[in-house]
Amino acid sequence: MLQLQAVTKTFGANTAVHAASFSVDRPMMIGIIGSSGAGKSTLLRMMNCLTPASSGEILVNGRDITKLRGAEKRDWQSHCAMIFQQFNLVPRLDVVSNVLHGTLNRRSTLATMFNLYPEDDIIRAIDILDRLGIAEHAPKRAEALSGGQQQRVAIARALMQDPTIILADEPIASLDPMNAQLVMQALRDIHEQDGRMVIANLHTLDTARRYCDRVIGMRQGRIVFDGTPAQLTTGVARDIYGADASFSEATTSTQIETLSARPETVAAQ
Ligand SMILES: Nc1ncnc2c1ncn2[C@@H]1O[C@H](COP(=O)(O)OP(=O)(O)OP(=O)(O)O)[C@@H](O)[C@H]1O
Repeated sequence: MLQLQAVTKTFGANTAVHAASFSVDRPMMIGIIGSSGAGKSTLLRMMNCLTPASSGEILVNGRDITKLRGAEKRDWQSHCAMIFQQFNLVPRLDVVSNVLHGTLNRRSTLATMFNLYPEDDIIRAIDILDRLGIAEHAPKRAEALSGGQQQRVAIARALMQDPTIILADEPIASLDPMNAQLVMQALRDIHEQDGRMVIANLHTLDTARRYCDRVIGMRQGRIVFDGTPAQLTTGVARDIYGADASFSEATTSTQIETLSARPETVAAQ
């Protein structure tokens, strides 16, 4: 269903992503790891057409999305929702309106200007917030919520688009370990319950191992590892991060002692 063939991005003389190739034949949860500057964000942004690829193909069910323009490109972007480290919410707007922004691509300019939403969409937005365990915050301004809650609002906004793929660019990098686990579990639940594909850039190995079915490692713009969490040994991780023998996984850990059991659903929190 998703196939990257020699996807490359250059910024001037700098090759941010060099001939990245991999294919995914069923919805799964994929973690992309690598040190800062390895090309993870650029790779994700090319999949969403936020950054145009310099060369190569990104085939989705056989269609090369790097060639899309105008309405076709926007249509693909609505099927391929993006979540960012800094949430990208409208801080002064209430939570439910932020979630409803996920429907912007299919609403008229007039409806957008007057903040008019169909009742069905409002009900769906609240249902999604409920599923993520934050419906009680629906009337509050987004800026009044904690980071973990704001990221779940961003996930709710993404779900409003009913996407096939969710791309998450360092979704937990700004969160404390407890909230990081809530957000990762929410993404995992969405994958398992809805059958959506989730691809997340992650900066911690234990998170990639714990939540993902497959891990892709990038180093200096190249994919240097593509395998299961079990294959991601400390030695492999050391190669991905270009670290020496002193490399310690503890430096990339989000584990906390108090949250020993994996929460079954976010709604239970
Ligand atoms: N818009 C841009 N213009 C010029 N260079 C860029 C641009 N975006 C990224 N780069 C460069 O491309 C390379 C890869 O950056 P990218 O942000 O994709 O890495 P990353 O693995 O996501 O890093 P981080 O974990 O720090 O976000 C870096 O050398 C970066 O400086």
